[in-house]
Amino acid sequence: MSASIIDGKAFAAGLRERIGVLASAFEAAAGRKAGLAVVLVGEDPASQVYVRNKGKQTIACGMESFEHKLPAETSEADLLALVETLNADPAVDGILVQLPLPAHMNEQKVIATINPDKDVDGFHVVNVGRLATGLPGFVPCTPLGCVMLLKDQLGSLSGLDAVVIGRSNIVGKPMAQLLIAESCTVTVAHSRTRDLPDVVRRADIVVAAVGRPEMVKGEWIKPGATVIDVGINRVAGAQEGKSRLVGDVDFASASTVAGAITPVPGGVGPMTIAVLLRNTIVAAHRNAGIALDESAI
Ligand SMILES: NC(=O)C1=CN([C@@H]2O[C@H](COP(=O)(O)OP(=O)(O)OC[C@H]3O[C@@H](n4cnc5c(N)ncnc54)[C@H](OP(=O)(O)O)[C@@H]3O)[C@@H](O)[C@H]2O)C=CC1
Ligand SMILES: Nc1nc(=O)c2c([nH]1)NC[C@@H]1CN(c3ccc(C(=O)N[C@@H](CCC(=O)O)C(=O)O)cc3)C=[N+]21
Ligand SMILES: [Mg+2]
Repeated sequence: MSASIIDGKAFAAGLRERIGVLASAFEAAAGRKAGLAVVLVGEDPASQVYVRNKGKQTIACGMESFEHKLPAETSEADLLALVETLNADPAVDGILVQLPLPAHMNEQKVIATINPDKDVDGFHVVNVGRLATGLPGFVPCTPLGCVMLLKDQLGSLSGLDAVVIGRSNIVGKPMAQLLIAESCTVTVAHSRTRDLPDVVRRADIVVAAVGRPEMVKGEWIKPGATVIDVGINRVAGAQEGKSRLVGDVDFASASTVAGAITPVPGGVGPMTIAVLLRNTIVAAHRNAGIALDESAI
């Protein structure tokens, strides 16, 4: 048996197409473009690549991109002041502060300073609480992108057994909340889970968000299950000095057992950025008081 490959890259391109249409309609109605501000502190090369890609795709969708690059030595007070400026700027609909931040900064404090109605990452406790209670807010981009792929692949998720491996605030926990809202029976596994292979074997849906290259093996997967690989791990490539990206799932073995599986790259990663743009166009409409059928995006 061989799994179907879930093409996140193509799905994300289609999503950006729809966002582009909404962005030009927004510009016509509001008399300005929707705007996304991205703040990067420090010179981490991987983060610089992500931020550059976000900026390019924001502009390609017909929105305005405001990039703020601050040196690693920036004080926390200066970063908080920048966030306050962006909160007050009517041209800015969405604010993303790239994580991780340098060690001398308190990430929770920085996130808490973002206006929840501009928090397109969905990391502010107000948005975490809204998600947990079923109120409208902003949902973290990576888990929302995973649910979009799952519903596209499976239709209704109701009653399915789902296992989420990982319990971080940015992926695992919001992923579990979204699957509960889709009426899955959800198990959350983590580093203290006993007999992870046995837990995974029960699942119709496996979401791996661990940060350990190729940890989840094909023998752990229930035949026909849908596997969503969130992991982004850079490992040494076959050629010396070259690196390649792998997920948290051992794709070679899992793809012989699963019914469907996301690849890395080209699976969840492109969805994360497309959903960020989706959240930004939603924020723009809400903040400008312009109606939008959010369920159609
Ligand atoms: N595609 C995308 O757009 C994105 C990809 N990522 C990627 O997703 C992965 C997860 O990211 P993130 O959630 O931030 O990572 P964190 O490091 O914050 O969380 C990892 C989670 O995995 C658990 N874990 C670690 N080791 C094991 C193990 N041996 N068995 C079971 N569980 C384990 C940890 O458990 P415990 O809580 O007990 O420590 C923790 O809950 C990373 O590869 C990251 O690069 C992240 C964001 C976006
Ligand atoms: N405030 C904040 N919000 C985030 O959403 C956020 C963050 N900080 N910090 C870092 C993580 C990671 N992340 C990714 C985004 C896109 C890809 C992506 O596009 N991946 C491509 C490959 C990219 C490559 O080749 O390097 C793919 O999987 O096909 C991956 C990972 C967002 N994050
Ligand atoms: Mg983390």
